[in-house]
Amino acid sequence: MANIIEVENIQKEFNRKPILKDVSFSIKEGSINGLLGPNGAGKTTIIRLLNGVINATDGDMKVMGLDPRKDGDEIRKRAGIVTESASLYHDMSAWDNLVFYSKIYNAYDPKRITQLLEQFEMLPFKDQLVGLFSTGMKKRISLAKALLHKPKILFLDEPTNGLDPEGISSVIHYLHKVNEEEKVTILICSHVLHQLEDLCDSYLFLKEGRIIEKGILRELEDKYLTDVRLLVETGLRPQEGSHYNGFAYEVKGTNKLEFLLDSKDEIAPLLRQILNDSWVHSSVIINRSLESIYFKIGGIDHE
Ligand SMILES: Nc1ncnc2c1ncn2[C@@H]1O[C@H](COP(=O)(O)OP(=O)(O)OP(=O)(O)O)[C@@H](O)[C@H]1O
Repeated sequence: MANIIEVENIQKEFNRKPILKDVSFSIKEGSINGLLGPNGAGKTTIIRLLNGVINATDGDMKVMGLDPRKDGDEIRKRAGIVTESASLYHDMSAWDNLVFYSKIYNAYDPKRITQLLEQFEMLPFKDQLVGLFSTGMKKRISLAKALLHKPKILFLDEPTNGLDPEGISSVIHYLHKVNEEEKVTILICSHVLHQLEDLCDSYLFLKEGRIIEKGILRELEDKYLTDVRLLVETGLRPQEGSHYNGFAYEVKGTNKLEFLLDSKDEIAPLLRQILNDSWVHSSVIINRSLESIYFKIGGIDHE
């Protein structure tokens, strides 16, 4: 897969204050990428630079082979953006909003609007006022709006903010769908890590204006999560203090033991041993989350 975005040694200052420091990364065409970092890390600034809305102080960028410094207009024509402020007209219907924006993008096509409304399961609500929609429905219309002109890249700034868990999983479902059906490359900024765990192919971790780590989840897990915490639901009642056949554990409530293992290789022998002595209803690794990795990378132990 070719790179659709290439960023090399970007510096950005605002009022002589360095905000982005030597930022380099690349993004593969057709992939879903998470740009993760706390508030103020510089995520939105990166999106604005990539779209040519602001210029870098130093460094080079290529977006779809174009230079955002010179070709911002062309990049914005070929990219879709969803920001936190949905900028939909509340006193207009979903249909009229999409017609209005498609005319602005010079991409008016009623078939495309119908197709997007169908894709986001909003066709039955097309004539209702956007102001009456739930936050989740508004997000779906914002996504449809950003896709009207069939962009090659979709930039999403905190797409799940303000949504309840159901709304979050529905947005994630639609993003998977859009990525597959429209072959659009996606870059999502977020500070809420666990929501992106099942969505992204690769991650960029940004802290105080620097990329402190990048990669796919499996590589990052192998690098940062050396120990494994395994929560086992079992009838086992070990007699010996804090070890069971050499495996360290803690009691975590009725029928729940948390084992601390040196590696995943120890899981099978441990479970075999327990099954010899008792029943097992479930076992789950509890520290292999994006959040755990993030805290390890940032050097902060949250456990
Ligand atoms: N136009 C501007 N002028 C001056 N400072 C700015 C400007 N835009 C952003 N900043 C500063 O740059 C830093 C990074 O901001 P940015 O919005 O990129 O962070 P972020 O990671 O997107 O944060 P959040 O999660 O809060 O949206 C912040 O300290 C912010 O105050």
